[in-house]
Amino acid sequence: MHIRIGTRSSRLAVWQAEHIQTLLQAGGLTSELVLIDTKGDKVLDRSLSKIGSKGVFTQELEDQLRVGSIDIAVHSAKDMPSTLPTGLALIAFTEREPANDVLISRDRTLSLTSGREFTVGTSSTRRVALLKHLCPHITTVEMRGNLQTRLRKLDEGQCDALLLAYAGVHRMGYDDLIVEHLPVREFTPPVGQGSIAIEVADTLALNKLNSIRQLTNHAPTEACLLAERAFLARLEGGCSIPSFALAQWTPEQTISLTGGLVSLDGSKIIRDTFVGAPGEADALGHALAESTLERGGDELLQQIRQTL
Ligand SMILES: NCc1[nH]cc(CCC(=O)O)c1CC(=O)O
Repeated sequence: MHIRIGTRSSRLAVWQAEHIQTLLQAGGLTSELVLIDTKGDKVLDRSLSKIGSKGVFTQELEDQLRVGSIDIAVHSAKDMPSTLPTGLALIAFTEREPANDVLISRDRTLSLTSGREFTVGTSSTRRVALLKHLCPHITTVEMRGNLQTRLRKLDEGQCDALLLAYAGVHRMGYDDLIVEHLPVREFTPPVGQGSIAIEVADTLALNKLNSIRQLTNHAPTEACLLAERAFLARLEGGCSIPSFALAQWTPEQTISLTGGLVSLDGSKIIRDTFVGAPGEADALGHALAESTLERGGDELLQQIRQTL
């Protein structure tokens, strides 16, 4: 069986696609990479919230899935909208890396908790809002582009540090630039961070789908991501909304889902934790979303949508 794998052409995207290739190869499947550029890769002079978050990193890949020129598309799970266009589905989630964010800098003495003032480059509304909430002494600088571009901007002095997902930094081999790991309890990651998702069109042959899923899907991660994505779907939020959620397995084999919303100026944060059985991941995500909306999230979302 031969699988055509569609991927964006950034180094991180290619690393992730090659990781999927390795998993498929272990099961005797051959594969090839098809590199496809998306709007999110091409338009670098505007923030994601202004381009419109829906599908900016996925649309072109989905077009190829539909016409069958690729079998699967590989994405960072966190780049995937909570609801996919009709005819498309996520069929597998790889085992998650640690989901936390990290502070990256050439200056090893920097720390967000030290109270010292410095600038942090990020383009994520969640990271900006959480920094305002937790570290009001920090100034943020708008910073888009792939990991390599951001590191170059850091070295050019456009900011003192970057805030990035550990998973991406680790995959690119930049671990030695990590000066601080942020605790997920306070600096909760966005839905899906750290896992790689496989997307297919419903026209894909079932035997192919089953083989791919069997070789790449990690069941505990999948249950966690289903809970997180159900939360996001109920909030009708894409990655431009400063929402956050992380589901974790407990020693009792249940899922603990923590998440919520933060206002853009960081003045207000809503956060809650729900625990449930892995088979009830969907209901868990909905319960967290309902409680978030009831406790002021509804109003907060309206404010956020007006501002963005
Ligand atoms: N927004 C881009 C993006 N999409 C996925 C990752 C990291 C890898 C992952 O979360 O799996 C990153 C970079 C970052 O936010 O630091």
